[in-house]
Amino acid sequence: MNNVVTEIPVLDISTSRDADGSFNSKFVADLLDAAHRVGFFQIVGYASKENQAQELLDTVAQFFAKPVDEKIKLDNRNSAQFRGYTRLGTEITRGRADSREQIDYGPEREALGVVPADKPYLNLQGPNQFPDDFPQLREQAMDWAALMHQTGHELLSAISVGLGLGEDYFDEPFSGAPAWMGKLVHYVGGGLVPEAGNQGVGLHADYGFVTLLLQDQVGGLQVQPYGQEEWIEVPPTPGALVVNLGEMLEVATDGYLMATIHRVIAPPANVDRYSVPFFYSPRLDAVIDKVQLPEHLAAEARGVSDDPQNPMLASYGANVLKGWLRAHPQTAALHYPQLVKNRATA
Ligand SMILES: O=C(O)CCC(=O)C(=O)O
Ligand SMILES: [Fe+2]
Repeated sequence: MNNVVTEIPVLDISTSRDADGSFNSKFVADLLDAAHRVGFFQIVGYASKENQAQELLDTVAQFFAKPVDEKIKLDNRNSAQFRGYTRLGTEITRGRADSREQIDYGPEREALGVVPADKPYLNLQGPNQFPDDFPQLREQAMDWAALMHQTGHELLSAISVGLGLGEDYFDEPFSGAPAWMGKLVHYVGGGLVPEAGNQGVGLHADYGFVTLLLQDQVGGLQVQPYGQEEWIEVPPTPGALVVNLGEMLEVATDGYLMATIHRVIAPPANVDRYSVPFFYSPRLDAVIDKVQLPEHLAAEARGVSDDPQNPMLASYGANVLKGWLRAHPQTAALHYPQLVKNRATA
């Protein structure tokens, strides 16, 4: 009984709770259905300030319009946290260059200095790189992250209730120093990155729990729901956020929820696409145990994806470091030479 999914559901998160503060049962049921069947949905009705999303996209576009000499001052090769600017064509997905440049950022914290050899991912804690002479980028990106963090928490709480768990079930791994990640992304088309072909970003799953993505009106994001060949478009929808689930939820639910595969097709020549993904993620040292699902849900668990190119790890820090090392080989070689060597010989 494998019905082909052809549409991405849309949910109104302003209806998530009843007047007494408890979760609304229809919202939770719709959310769980979208999360299980598709692993992707859009939400409207989230609590942004007026024009906040458009202002952020405009600011991101203004930043990327600066000369490369300016942007490269924030070079992520100078960051053991993979924070800062990645030049066009240097990020790699599935062995191929992507047609995008970006700024990666996260919680602004001091780097830890010496970390235990068996926990190299603790090096991912550290400072951001934003331009001091264009302060609105940092301000708007950090404000956006705070809003997405709240929204991600609300969604994960509702998902927990849908799974028959307490609303605060996943709060512990997010307590203390949760390691959320944000990206400011600019896609280019028209063969500006010849080796990328039409790959905006290659097919992949996200690493954390819940991804909340702001996309502009250009389009190109495509999704491949579990067990189907067909790719479906996520239509740009004014006022909406795209939400998808990451590998931590797939591991925790034994594949009742899946980290759905997605990709972006590069825009046509002379068209720029901007997006701002936010990855709602736990502490770097969090290890996510499998949850005890109610029987009727456990019966529909599909197991964890068994992709030799992408083993899924229950340690969040190990899982996310695996991704960084693969996607940013130059930064990896500079800051994690031993791990790069071990991966090559593994
Ligand atoms: O830009 C997009 O639409 C999606 C980006 C994405 O999937 C990612 O960065 O993980
Ligand atoms: Fe993604």
